Amino acid sequence: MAEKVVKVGLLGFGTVGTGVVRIVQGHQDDLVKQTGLGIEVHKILVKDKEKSRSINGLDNKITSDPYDIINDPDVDVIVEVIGGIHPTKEYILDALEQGKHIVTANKDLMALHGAEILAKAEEKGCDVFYEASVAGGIPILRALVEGFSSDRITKMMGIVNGTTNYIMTKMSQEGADYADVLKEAQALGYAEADPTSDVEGFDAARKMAILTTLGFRVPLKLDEVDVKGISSVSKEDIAYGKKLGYVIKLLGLARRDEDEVEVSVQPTMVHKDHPLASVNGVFNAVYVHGEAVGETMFYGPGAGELPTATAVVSDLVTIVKNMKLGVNGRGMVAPYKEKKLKDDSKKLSKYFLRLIVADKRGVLAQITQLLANKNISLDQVLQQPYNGGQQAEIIMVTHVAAKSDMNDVLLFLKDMDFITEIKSCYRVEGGE
Ligand SMILES: NC(=O)C1=CN([C@@H]2O[C@H](COP(=O)(O)OP(=O)(O)OC[C@H]3O[C@@H](n4cnc5c(N)ncnc54)[C@H](OP(=O)(O)O)[C@@H]3O)[C@@H](O)[C@H]2O)C=CC1
Ligand SMILES: N[C@@H](CC=O)C(=O)O
Ligand code: NA
Repeated sequence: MAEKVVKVGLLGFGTVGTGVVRIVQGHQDDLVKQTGLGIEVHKILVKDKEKSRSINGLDNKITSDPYDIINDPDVDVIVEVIGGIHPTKEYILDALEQGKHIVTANKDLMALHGAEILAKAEEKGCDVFYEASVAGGIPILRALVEGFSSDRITKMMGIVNGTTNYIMTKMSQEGADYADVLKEAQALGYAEADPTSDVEGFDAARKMAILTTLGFRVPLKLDEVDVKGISSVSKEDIAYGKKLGYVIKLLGLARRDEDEVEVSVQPTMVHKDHPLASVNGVFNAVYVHGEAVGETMFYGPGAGELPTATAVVSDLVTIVKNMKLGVNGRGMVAPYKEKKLKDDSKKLSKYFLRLIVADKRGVLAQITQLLANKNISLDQVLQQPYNGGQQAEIIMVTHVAAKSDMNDVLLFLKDMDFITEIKSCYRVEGGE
């Protein structure tokens, strides 16, 4: 029997909220053994009280008045699983004002307003944990903050959006078009009716902003992440990538060199031998390189009722353990490193380039000369007839180049009369 019961105010009873109730109820014995305290979902906030719920017997706990929970002196911890910025931000700040600890799964809120929320928590001596906000059930934030606290992380790469990874995987495995796979993903409920946030990379950017702030301990802002989505990735890019040994993934990259950082989300050619290349379907993975530890990778479900709820309830357990020890509000480390962002001349990577050119003598030589002028050399080249042989399609993978140099080359190429079209240009990872 637990000596005391910690009372939770659950804001939101949708996919994740339902999972939280199931885990708190179903794993109660284990939770008590680990914390010495019981955990009870005391009240639940919903928007529509009339909606039927998949868990019965909780009607007396359900309310549609947030302040019935936020102002309840019996509630120790607020679990926010509503989503969005407003009114959740106000609910969380008001709950902190009342001295309540917070667990949230809300990446939008934490990526945009995390600093303000954490500052308020520090002022009030409260805990705020948000493990579910990045890569759902994978305990990656805990790994960065605790597991790697003794190391200096130099690089993180994440497949942190399940919807786009599903689309890229299907396009790659079936040679299908982007638009057809997107429709199928929507029918299966993986992609939303308005898929913009996922397919244009904004969801992944929010997660990379959170990973960077925690992993590099720098106060990164969301608009400092370079973002490009997958809507322009063609099945031809995927097929040529495959021929040269690569798969395309929507990849988040956070890299630190000599205390300067770069953070981006973009479709990237990942070499087939890199561990991230085999992360398929809706699965997520985060690759972390530390100066001391070397290479590590975390893999698992990035969403879903129970996987996401495990992350939420584990945060809850941490708060309950802190309550028992009387150390709430002391476990968080605010970003303490100065942020220096790299300019494009320091962003280094290999590139994949696909061009349609006039099929004339000397064209390839002129292209390689343009690249050489910017110190860019080639790793692989493939040439195919295009448009019945009237033109040629040239696909190349460069050696490592600066982003500024590659941008200059693209500008030069645009002006060349022998270039019909620059079809695509992608960053390349792995295959060294
Ligand atoms: N679903 C997933 O797999 C994952 C979700 N997350 C994050 O978890 C959070 C919740 O997601 P999810 O469970 O999928 O969302 P759902 O849409 O399934 O559930 C949202 C819940 O919030 C309630 N709600 C919505 N607006 C209000 C409001 N203004 N006032 C009171 N209650 C409100 C809804 O009430 P009602 O039931 O009455 O409509 C519903 O119960 C989001 O931040 C999301 O990004 C993170 C990782 C994975
Ligand atoms: N839309 C997200 C869900 C979790 O955050 C995804 O596709 O990964
Ligand atoms: Na997580």
